[in-house]
Amino acid sequence: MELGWLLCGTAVLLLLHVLMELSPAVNFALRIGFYCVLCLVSSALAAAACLLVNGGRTVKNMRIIKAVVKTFKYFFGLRFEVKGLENFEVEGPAIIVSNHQSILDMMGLMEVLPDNCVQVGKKELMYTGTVGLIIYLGGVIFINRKSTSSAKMVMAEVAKTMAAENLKVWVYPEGTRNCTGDLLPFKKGAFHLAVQAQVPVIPVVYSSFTTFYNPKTNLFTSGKIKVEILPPIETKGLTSDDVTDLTDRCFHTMRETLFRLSGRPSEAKDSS
Ligand SMILES: CCCCCCCC/C=C\CCCCCCCC(=O)SCCNC(=O)CCNC(=O)[C@H](O)C(C)(C)COP(=O)(O)OP(=O)(O)OC[C@H]1O[C@@H](n2cnc3c(N)ncnc32)[C@H](O)[C@@H]1OP(=O)(O)O
Ligand SMILES: CCCCCCCC/C=C\CCCCCCCC(=O)OC[C@@H](O)COP(=O)(O)O
Repeated sequence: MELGWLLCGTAVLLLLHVLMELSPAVNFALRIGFYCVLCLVSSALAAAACLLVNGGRTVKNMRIIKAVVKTFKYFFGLRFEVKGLENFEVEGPAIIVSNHQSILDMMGLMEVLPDNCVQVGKKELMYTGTVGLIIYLGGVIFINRKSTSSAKMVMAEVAKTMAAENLKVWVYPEGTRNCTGDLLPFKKGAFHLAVQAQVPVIPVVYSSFTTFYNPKTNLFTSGKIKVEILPPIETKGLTSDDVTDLTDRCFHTMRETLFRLSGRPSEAKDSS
């Protein structure tokens, strides 16, 4: 009986292996599927740990989430080369902004996440089962992207509580995933938040995934990701009139860094 199951299991694994070798689409789907299952299962386990250790929704849970997610890279053959971690060592709260290429970014995020830092996420993420639960427990700030006024209200509230709770807030200013090797124009929410709270903006740039990950061509192999945490941009004394300039400045610094880290020719810098 057991031998039957063993043979059956081996046959299924062999079949999957052959299919993966033959078809990039199957390979890609299985690897992403595995990532999702890994997230769902680890979230369930981590949620139990968070509830036992910290009792509910708190940024302290991010330490547990970070420890778990930091192991994921080994399953996918991903390596991170991190520079500039000392730039996170500002006194007090800050806004961190970074480029967002894929759901795989959760690994890059947790690779460098400083203490006392929560992310801004779309509210739809609450409905992703155990992943939604762990994101909720970690203290993520949920916004409705379809309603600027309600998103603005949530973020204005965050501006008020950041100082009291000594919180860093991580925002993806492109507002959505983008895996083209370039940046989308930045939304302004993160920069309004920084000016309202009078806290520095710390840009974080991940090199382009395009050499090892491309959903359009079903590419997903092992690879190296360079991460650079840039020096903080001060906002003391800036007002809402300065937000557009601040946004542009940050965008250009991050775009140049992205191209440099990705080895992209510099003439591309002038294309926007
Ligand atoms: C243990 C195992 C676990 C495994 C699983 C792993 C779990 C890991 C755990 C935990 C990590 C969780 C990680 C979650 C990650 C989630 C990622 C996402 O979901 S990314 C999408 C959502 N995020 C955003 O969208 C933010 C960026 N967006 C913005 O900041 C926007 O600005 C927003 C939403 C606030 C408004 O969107 P608009 O589309 O209307 O954009 P605009 O053009 O910027 O604003 C329109 C006008 O409103 C003004 N405005 C914007 N914000 C303002 C403000 N706060 N105050 C005043 N005016 C404001 C602007 O200045 C603009 O006006 P004028 O064009 O300049 O005249
Ligand atoms: C009971 C319901 C079950 C639902 C199952 C859903 C399965 C989801 C399982 C694993 C997903 C792991 C992803 C980790 C979190 C990813 C965060 C993220 O990258 O969100 C995307 C968001 O930034 C931008 O959204 P769009 O690019 O605008 O779209």
